Amino acid sequence: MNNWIISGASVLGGEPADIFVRDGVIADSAPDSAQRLDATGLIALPGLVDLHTHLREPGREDAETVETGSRAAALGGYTAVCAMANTDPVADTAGVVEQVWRLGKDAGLVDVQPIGAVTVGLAGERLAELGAMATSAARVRVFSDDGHCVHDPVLMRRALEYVKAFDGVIAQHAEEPRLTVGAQMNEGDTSARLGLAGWPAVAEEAIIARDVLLAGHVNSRLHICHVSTAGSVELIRWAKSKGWRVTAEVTPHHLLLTDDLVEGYDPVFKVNPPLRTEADVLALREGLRDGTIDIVATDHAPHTVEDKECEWAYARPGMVGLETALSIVVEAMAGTDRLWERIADWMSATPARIAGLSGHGAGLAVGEPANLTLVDPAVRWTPGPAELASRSHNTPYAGRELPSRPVATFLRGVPTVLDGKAQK
Ligand SMILES: NC(=O)N[C@@H](CC(=O)O)C(=O)O
Ligand SMILES: [Zn+2]
Ligand SMILES: [Zn+2]
Repeated sequence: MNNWIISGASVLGGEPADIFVRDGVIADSAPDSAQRLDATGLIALPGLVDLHTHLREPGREDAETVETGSRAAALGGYTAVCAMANTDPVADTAGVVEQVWRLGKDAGLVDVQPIGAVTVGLAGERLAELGAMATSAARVRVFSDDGHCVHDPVLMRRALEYVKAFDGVIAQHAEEPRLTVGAQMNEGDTSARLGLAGWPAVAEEAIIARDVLLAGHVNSRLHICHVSTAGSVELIRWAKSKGWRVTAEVTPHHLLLTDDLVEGYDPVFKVNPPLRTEADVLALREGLRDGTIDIVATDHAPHTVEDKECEWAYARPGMVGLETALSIVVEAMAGTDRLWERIADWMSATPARIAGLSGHGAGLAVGEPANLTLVDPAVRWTPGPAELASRSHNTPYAGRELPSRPVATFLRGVPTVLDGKAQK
């Protein structure tokens, strides 16, 4: 099953070539018995890697499971996802991260790498067992209280210091909680007009400023989740100019959507951090192009109909994103020089490096595991509930025509998606 000759694909958008897979590894030839796939007109990319996915298991299997989220990921071109820790129970012990890791293996559609919580129960009061999670079978390297900000500076400092022992990284959800009490959307002209409590840019920027200083001070690795403002991009640019070990992600939705979409009060547009302004969107795109922002991560945040399709103020924040991420990046970053090569960096090589995932993101070089996806660059498609494999349907792109789509994905040479269909 895992010997393949994939013919005529344009590798990273370059000249058409044949890709040979032998025993699940990229090779320079394949046995005669290998299966053939005509990939003429398709773009071959290394399998995508998502550093920020909410899979909801354990605890909210009605919104998503490791298996349904893995299927959505494979259909989106992913071969690895990092599962956020805000589950129920929280992934704050070796036991829970090993459970998630095993569920990922059982599903067998993508590599599921658990993220561990920074603090016990995400409560922000005392450090979780970071070392025990790091040495568990799940080999956790990324720690995050995502959904919550690690807002105590002393705890944040200790977490940054602690993870240095195993080259870990703290992924911060940058939100000063005192500045966002009751917040419903971006603070600005639209929130003033709608009379909704605002989530100001400074709530994000104040934490980023503090944390890049802390990371520099203790010489440790900080990753900033879902950067959403122009001011945040400036701060990260400054931190990098100092040589501090800071990386940052932007979501597809923050690269495309703006806060005026809130005017219809459709909670599908409610998300944390909130959709911002056109000026922020342009600064995020520029930050991604110039390398200030390292990667695109989905922040795939599935929610049930009960939690999402209600009054704006009561709706949970978050959007699903695994199956549309590549399309949205193609749309938002159109016009970028050598776009497919950049996408391979933003969505595969660099997130794999940040997360310490071996076997992913290494490109399509001979000797590497055959983790890859084939994208139809010319197709246009419209996501609808029936179209998406995620158990939740809170996509902001329903009914919107999108460019490009992965049509086949291989995990170590085994197809997880063929002809646009999940193989299990
Ligand atoms: N992004 C969101 O709006 N929601 C996320 C939490 C988070 O990423 O902060 C969730 O878990 O639903
Ligand atoms: Zn978050
Ligand atoms: Zn998140």
